[in-house]
Amino acid sequence: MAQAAFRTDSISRPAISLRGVAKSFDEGTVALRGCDLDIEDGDFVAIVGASGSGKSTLLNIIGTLDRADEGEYFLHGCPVGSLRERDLCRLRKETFAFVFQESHVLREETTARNAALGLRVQGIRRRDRARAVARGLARVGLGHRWSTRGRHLSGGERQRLAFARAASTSAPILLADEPTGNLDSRNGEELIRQLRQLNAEGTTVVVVTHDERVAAAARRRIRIVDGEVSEDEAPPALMSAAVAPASQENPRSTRWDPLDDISDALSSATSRIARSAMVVLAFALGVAGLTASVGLSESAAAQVSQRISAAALDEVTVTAAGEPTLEHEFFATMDQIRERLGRLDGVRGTGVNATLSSQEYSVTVLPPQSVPSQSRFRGELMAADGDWLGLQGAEASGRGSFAAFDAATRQGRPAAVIGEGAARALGLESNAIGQQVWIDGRRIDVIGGLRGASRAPGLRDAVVVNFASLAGRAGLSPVLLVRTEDGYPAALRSAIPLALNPAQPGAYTVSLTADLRSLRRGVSADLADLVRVVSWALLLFSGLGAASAMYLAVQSRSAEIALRRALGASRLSIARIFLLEGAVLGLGGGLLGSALGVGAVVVYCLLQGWTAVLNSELVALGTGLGAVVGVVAAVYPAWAAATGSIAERIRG
Ligand SMILES: Nc1ncnc2c1ncn2[C@@H]1O[C@H](COP(=O)(O)OP(=O)(O)OP(=O)(O)O)[C@@H](O)[C@H]1O
Repeated sequence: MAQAAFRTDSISRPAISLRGVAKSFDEGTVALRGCDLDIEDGDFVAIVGASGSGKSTLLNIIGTLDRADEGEYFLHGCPVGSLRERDLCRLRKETFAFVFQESHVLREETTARNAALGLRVQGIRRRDRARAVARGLARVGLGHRWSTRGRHLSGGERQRLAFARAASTSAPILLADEPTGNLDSRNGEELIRQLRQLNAEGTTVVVVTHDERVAAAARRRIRIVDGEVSEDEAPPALMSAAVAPASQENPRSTRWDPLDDISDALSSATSRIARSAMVVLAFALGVAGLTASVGLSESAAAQVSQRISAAALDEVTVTAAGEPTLEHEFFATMDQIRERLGRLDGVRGTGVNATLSSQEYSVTVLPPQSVPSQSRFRGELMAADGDWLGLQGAEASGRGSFAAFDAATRQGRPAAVIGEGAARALGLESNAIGQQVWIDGRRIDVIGGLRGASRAPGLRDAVVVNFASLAGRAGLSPVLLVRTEDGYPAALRSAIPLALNPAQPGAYTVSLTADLRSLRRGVSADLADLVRVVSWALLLFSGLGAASAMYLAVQSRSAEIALRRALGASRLSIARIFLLEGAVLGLGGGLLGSALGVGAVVVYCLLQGWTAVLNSELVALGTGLGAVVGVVAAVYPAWAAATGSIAERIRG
């Protein structure tokens, strides 16, 4: 379709020509039943008629906001019915301007931005736009209110602004639906004056109205009865006052300006601050979860790796193979075993421990029989000797010592040392000397606290008892730790069983910590998978939350979307606004989420005494991911905004 076909200076007449136009709605309502109508360029037509007679439907069809079911519509001789959506957009943009009963002024935008909306849709360059807006606002007496937000204008001012918005586009045909419907008589008269002036300047004006004053101002009155034109009269007095159509002043150059889209998206995001904050927060939580879990799992993996690598060099553990009887014997002959191992080349020291379950053993601060309702210790509980604690790099705090701990064992006296964290959990002093705990009703003297343990940081939160505390308890699974010279573990693995019992080497299991490395790899891979799934699920849910918030926003902006479409915005440009808004909010959420996630990793690692592993790509990834999820979340809302009937949206 050639652009020239839409121009008013085309010699095709009349400007608007309808033949047998009919329109019904889904519920079976027949709004128009075969309208015939011609409107000339430069005319001023009032369409009047009873409520429900089909006036607005007729105007919507003329303005291409709706399509006729039957009949033909020609604009300067060009058949409109066969135009594609893209051509219709251009037609709306270049040929029509609209004023509705509701002003549809954007409440959070300034008067100047509101007035420029049609010009932005037309792609008028900023320079020309500013001039046209200034002229348009001055014309309706709002020149001094250019920076006032829409919501602060009175009803009459908003309608004047809507008129300025329409007039600024210099469209050759102005369509107005009940423009004075919400105005008092003074504002109504002012609007009529503006309509007449615009018409006097050459604009064709078609106005649907119940207002006698508007009808009287028009040069022609068309009455619609039950969807048909019943009267078409041109009062002679008014006819004689007709002015010749003036040529439209429209020397402005047009161009799509991406900055307009960005400023629309930003302005929409910042004008609904509470909703935007919720959406940003939703994205931020998803991204923070992902960033924190990736950062933490990497930091934890690095930490474990570090420990295992250190241990792999100089550590083996010996346990009894399998049956409890062997375990019992292993424990009973522990001194002999340790002595034999001590003679082996490369062995620097040995120590024994056994992990106990704090579920199985009741650890309390007061005698359980006297205070049955007191809470039990739920942290780590183990039996060990002082050598084992020393080999782990633990230090005794207060006046306690591991020698005293072992001396108590030799004397058959129950004794405990307590990690700082465990002491806190139990409500004891941190060195806890002179206090006691009760294990399964047996009183255990606390002979000291435990501070640090480079190879077993978990000891900070553990209660460690000597083996005398467990005398008579069956079912212990002792583990003998052998500290070696660097590089000896592999050789000792085969030497130890033979040294302990050449006749039955299979009675012992010797493990290298290096074996744990592959185990760790497996476990951390599983863990990383789990963390990844949970994090992505979190991100998905936050995206869904944000998408529903954006969808609701589309619903609440229905009239604004319709207005933009009526001004000629294409579906793509409407979708672009929402996609961009999604990207802006997602980017904000991504930045905030990355910062929160990184902060969480740093704080957690500090508390744990770990080195935080923070990949600089993590922040970039989190931010980028936020933007991508923002765009994805906006796809459906954008599609919903871009499609749908304009007339329906205007009707509300
Ligand atoms: N989208 C729609 N769906 C269903 N019915 C509709 C729709 N739009 C209009 N109608 C019906 O079509 C008929 C004509 O409506 P229209 O709005 O054109 O009348 P009108 O003359 O402008 O009325 P009013 O003066 O009260 O605004 C009415 O019966 C109306 O209910």
